[in-house]
Amino acid sequence: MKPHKHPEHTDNIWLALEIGNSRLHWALFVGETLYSAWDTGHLPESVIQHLAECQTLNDLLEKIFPQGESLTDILPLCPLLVASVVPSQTAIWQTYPNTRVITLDQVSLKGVYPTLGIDRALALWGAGKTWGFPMLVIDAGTALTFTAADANECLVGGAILLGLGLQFATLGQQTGQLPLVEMQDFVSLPPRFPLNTTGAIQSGVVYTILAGIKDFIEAWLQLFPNGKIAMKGGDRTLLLNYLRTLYPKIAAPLIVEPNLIFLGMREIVMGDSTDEIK
Ligand SMILES: Nc1ncnc2c1ncn2[C@@H]1O[C@H](COP(=O)(O)OP(=O)(O)OP(=O)(O)O)[C@@H](O)[C@H]1O
Ligand SMILES: CC(C)(CO)[C@@H](O)C(=O)NCCC(=O)O
Ligand SMILES: [K+]
Repeated sequence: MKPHKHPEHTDNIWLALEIGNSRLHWALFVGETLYSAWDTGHLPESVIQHLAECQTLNDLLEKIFPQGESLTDILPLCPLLVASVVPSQTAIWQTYPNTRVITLDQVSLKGVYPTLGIDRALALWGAGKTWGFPMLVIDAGTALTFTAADANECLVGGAILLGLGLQFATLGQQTGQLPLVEMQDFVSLPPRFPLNTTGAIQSGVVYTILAGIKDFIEAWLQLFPNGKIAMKGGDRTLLLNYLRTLYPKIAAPLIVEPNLIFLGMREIVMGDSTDEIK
């Protein structure tokens, strides 16, 4: 995917990049407005090194999306905000001259611990600032995470487990005779007690993930009966569809928003009065 149209006002454009464990997530902002968001694979280091040579946003987008349409506007090199949970990637993106790396100390969330993932902090911050606290964020990404904050915008804590894709991959790769099950193999809820190996893997992974999500939501609502719940991540649509079928009451109040991290980044940029991006 790539940015699908060109912004008309180009003076306060900035790019946001979230470096996830599986891929890169991009957003193009015009001031406070999230204009367009898209995903790419991780780029080869050779390409990233050349980003430093870009003189305009046009150059930059052409490097990142060689097959993409080109922006005809000649723009000064726009700011790039980076949030990364892959330290080896963070370093190479800093070769781009106008990079600002968002770190945990820039997120006003209280009570964080030093090794908390910046993606978890930003998604929680973005969700809470947009829909209100208490907030629980469920990220159905490479890892499946639960991250919560109370009404005082203070981290409650959370949980981390293998995401859907990693569960299938791990079973396929770390065993002697289990096949690699692909996500695309199923669109509706799989049978619960299948009499074949692929079906058994699908059933085991899907029903235990759904039961786990249900259990965390119930525990959250016991702690915070008026607490909100937001969901993001590459597997959000699949899991939400399953949840709606299996546990409709649990699924009903969920806020689904793929761009929670970008909402969190925007809060930081716009709240920072000395920032040149404004
Ligand atoms: N086009 C796609 N490419 C890669 N993964 C996809 C795609 N569509 C859905 N997915 C699912 O998304 C999951 C990964 O989620 P996501 O892209 O949010 O993770 P990520 O890039 O590691 O980000 P994060 O580290 O923030 O979780 C995988 O389990 C995969 O099944
Ligand atoms: C859990 C992941 C991998 C999810 O992307 C990331 O947020 C991370 O690396 N976190 C560090 C550990 C923690 O959040 O406690
Ligand atoms: K690791």
